[in-house]
Amino acid sequence: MTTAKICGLSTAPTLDAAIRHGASHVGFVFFTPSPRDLPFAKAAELAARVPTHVQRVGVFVNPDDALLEQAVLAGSLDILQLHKTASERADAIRWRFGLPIWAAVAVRTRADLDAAATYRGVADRILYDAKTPDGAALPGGMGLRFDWDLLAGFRHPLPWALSGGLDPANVADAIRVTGAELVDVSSGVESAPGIKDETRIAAFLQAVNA
Ligand SMILES: O=C(O)c1ccccc1N[C@@H]1O[C@H](COP(=O)(O)O)[C@@H](O)[C@H]1O
Repeated sequence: MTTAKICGLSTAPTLDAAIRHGASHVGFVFFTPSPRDLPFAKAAELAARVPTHVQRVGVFVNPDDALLEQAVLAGSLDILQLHKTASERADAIRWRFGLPIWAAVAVRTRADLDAAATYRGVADRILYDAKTPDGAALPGGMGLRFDWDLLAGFRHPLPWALSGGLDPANVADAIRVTGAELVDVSSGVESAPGIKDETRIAAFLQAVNA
C-alpha cells in the first residue's frame, strides 16, 4: 500500500482535509523564499491539530541549528526533510536533534541517483525530487517532475519516496511505474503557489488509495 505526504500546508482547513482523506504525513515548510514558508506561531497552531497516527515533517533547505531548534519546537516535528544538505551536515543534524532524517536527492539524470548512497547510515529515507533549474528560487515545490524510468532497476540504498510534479491525474501512474511506497506532493494540490486546494488534496489521496 502506498502512503502520501501532503507538503506545504499552511491553513487549518487544508491540514484537516489532508488528515481526513488519509495522508500519512503532513509537511510544514521552513524556508523564507517559499510561498509556503510557515511562521513558527502558525506551525504551533497547526501541529496541535495533527493526530498521533499522522507524522509532521519539517522541510528545510540546508538549515542552521537556530532555525531547526525553533521549528522543531514550534512544529512538534517528527521528521526532518533536508534539501541541499550534504550528508556530513545531515549527520550532524541527526545527532543533535535525534529525529529521523529524509534526505532530498535532486534528479535530472541517472547519475544524480548516485548521491543517495552518500546518505547511507545518516538518512532514514531518500526523497527523490526533480532537480530545479540553476538559479531557481526553490529546490523543490515547483511542480517539476523527472523521468520516472530513471528509477527502473536502481538498487535503492535506503527506503525512499517519490516527489516532484505529482498531481491527482498522474500519481497513480507514477506509483505503477516506480513502485513507490510513499509519494509526496506540494504544488500539484494547489490552486496557486502556496494556496492548497481541499478538492485537489482529496482527489490526490483518493488516487493514491485507489
Ligand atoms: O514546497 C516548497 O516550497 C519547498 C521549498 C523548499 C524545498 C522543498 C519544497 N517542497 C518540496 O518539493 C517537493 C516537490 O514539490 P512539488 O510537488 O513538485 O511542488 C516536495 O517534496 C516538497 O516537499
